Amino acid sequence: MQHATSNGENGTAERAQLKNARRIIVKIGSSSLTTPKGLIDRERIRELADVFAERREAGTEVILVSSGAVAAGMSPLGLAKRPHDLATQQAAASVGQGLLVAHYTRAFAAHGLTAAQVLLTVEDMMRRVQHRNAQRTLRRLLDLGVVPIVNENDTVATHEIRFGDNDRLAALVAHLLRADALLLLSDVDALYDGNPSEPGARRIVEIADPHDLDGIDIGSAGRRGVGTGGMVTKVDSARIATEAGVPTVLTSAANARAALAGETVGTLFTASSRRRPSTRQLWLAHATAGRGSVVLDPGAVRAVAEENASLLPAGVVKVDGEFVAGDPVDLRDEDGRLVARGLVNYDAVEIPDLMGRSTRWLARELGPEYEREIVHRDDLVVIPGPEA
Ligand SMILES: Nc1ncnc2c1ncn2[C@@H]1O[C@H](COP(=O)(O)OP(=O)(O)O)[C@@H](O)[C@H]1O
Ligand SMILES: N[C@@H](CCC(=O)OP(=O)(O)O)C(=O)O
Repeated sequence: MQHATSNGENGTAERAQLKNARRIIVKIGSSSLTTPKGLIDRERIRELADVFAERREAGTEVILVSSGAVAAGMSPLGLAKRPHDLATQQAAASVGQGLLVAHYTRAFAAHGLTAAQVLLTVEDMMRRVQHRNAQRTLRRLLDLGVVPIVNENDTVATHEIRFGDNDRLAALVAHLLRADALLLLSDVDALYDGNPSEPGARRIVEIADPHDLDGIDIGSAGRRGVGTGGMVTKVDSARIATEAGVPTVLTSAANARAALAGETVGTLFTASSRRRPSTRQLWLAHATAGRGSVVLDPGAVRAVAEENASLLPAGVVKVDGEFVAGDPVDLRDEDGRLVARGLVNYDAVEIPDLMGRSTRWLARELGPEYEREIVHRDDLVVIPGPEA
């Protein structure tokens, strides 16, 4: 295993990228903004706003992706514990989001800065027009010297189309805005090689390659049950961001100032130098799960995986699950291995009648609307096998 667990001087250049960043995304988890009782901690918001305002005043564009809406809504609704059902979470978020942004607005106003609320959904990242609109608005806000405060639009997001955690949303925003760095703030000061509350767990200073994560016990739940994804979604977020060329540091809110100064705190995930994928490809590869599967014959597997081709009905041998046109689906080979993931153009129930047929036959027999691919190559991402 190659990961560095000492406090060495690894990734010096990329740490400096945080120090010199002209545009930085900072994600703040619920665990960093709440009191031990799970209620919103206004003093903490003020302290963090002081750190970011300092950086903004030094000329860096700062975009916050802040959780905390559900936590902020608990007290007004008389909820003693974080709700588990989606409808109550959404109600709490509706009550809390305005309060959360009001706390930030006041804290930034003390430095003469204006804050803005930006609520996003999965759809906004996926669909071209929404994506462009979000990008344009965020860029304009930055031009105007405003500090955008992004959160998921919890009220309208459903189970199926939820980010469900702001870690991955922050990585997609970093990609959307071509940020120079991403800072993930939580209640733990770094990624550890095992549960950090266990004695002997060691801090990981740097992850330079996804294989450095092999053998690390990454938990999916936080210590206090206030956050949503634990370390799993933070590591996913770092993977999405670094694949998009954005170096990422994970540390605690208490270390925010030191991390922004490029000090060797937390865990640095170094950026990949490969070509930047589209936001849609990043989302398909890392931030979504297939709603069902289509099984491909060997010729179709080759065409999709090696020749960058669309998936045509002729190469499909089986369909599993219930999905509708526009859903993400897994493309698997006949042994069940995941080959690619893509946005499907048909409902699951339509596909059995199309399987094995040429597009020409389908157009002639069923009409020209059946000439379309099962998955178009622009809506598809190849998932490399474990040996790749
Ligand atoms: N390998 C690990 N290294 C560090 N923390 C871990 C690890 N596995 C699980 N965790 C837990 O993840 C928690 C942070 O996740 P979460 O509570 O979802 O935070 P947030 O609200 O900041 O998004 C930490 O409190 C820690 O207990
Ligand atoms: N959108 C929700 C937060 C969801 C979330 O990602 O929480 P966390 O794991 O604490 O970053 C809220 O504002 O409460």
